[in-house]
Amino acid sequence: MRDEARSTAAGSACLEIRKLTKRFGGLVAVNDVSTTIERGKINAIIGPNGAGKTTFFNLISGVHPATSGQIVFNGTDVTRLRTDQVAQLGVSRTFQTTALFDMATVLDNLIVGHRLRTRANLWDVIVNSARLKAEEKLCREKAREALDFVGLSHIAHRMAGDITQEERKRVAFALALATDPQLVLLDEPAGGVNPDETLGLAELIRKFVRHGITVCLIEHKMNMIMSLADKIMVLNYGEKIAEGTPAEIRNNPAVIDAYLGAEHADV
Ligand SMILES: Nc1ncnc2c1ncn2[C@@H]1O[C@H](COP(=O)(O)OP(=O)(O)OP(=O)(O)O)[C@@H](O)[C@H]1O
Repeated sequence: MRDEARSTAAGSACLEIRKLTKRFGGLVAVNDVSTTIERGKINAIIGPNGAGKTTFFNLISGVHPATSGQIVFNGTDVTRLRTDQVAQLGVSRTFQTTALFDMATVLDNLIVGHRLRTRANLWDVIVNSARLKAEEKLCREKAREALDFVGLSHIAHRMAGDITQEERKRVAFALALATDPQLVLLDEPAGGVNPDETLGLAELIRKFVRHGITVCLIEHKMNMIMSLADKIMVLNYGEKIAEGTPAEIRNNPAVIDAYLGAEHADV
């Protein structure tokens, strides 16, 4: 964990989004959204399918360039940065579907995830350099540490193709730790897992925050969001229609109309 993450006051802006817009041809996927991701909190984004939630994550993490607007991370303008540059600064993410090498062990998947962040090159591999050996050792240690953090040490040597959906989600969390993030963006972290497992994943998300990592998550499971989030932003057709505490969002007529009253809500 980074020192800055620990030393900066909880509740201050970790990420500031100013009038962010993304157009895909004629479609406005994110429309003039301004918000703040608060440091040391669990920030949630909800809304109907196609509301622009994943696109919002793609803009923050540099997958798509914004059409207009600004993204400021810890006071630095990151609007035009590439994904690797944003990751380097301390923003990592998980995806709705966790892509793993199914024929490799869970631990090896984690080691590969960590290796992508190291500096050894082909020359180091050919001569089996000291740098390569040192990095391999460090990656193995960090991978084991990440597995322990997410509670998967007991399946380190199982093939990734044989693990459950909930375990895949935990591996995704462990991969997100590889860049030593200050902010993690979790896209449907409890998608496809049962209610008991959802509780376990919620507890893991709280653990991230206790360790100084700010969380922003997209989720359709309303029970989970309402008990987990400190703050919720609601998107609908790319626009922010509400923002507030779970109690405020639950009672907001526009949100009930656009989302909570619909069949999307898993309450
Ligand atoms: N790369 C793309 N090119 C064109 N249109 C896109 C692209 N990505 C997303 N869109 C469109 O932008 C809109 C918002 O999509 P997005 O995936 O961000 O919504 P979402 O709220 O995450 O939905 P879900 O809850 O189903 O994941 C949709 O109409 C989608 O079809």
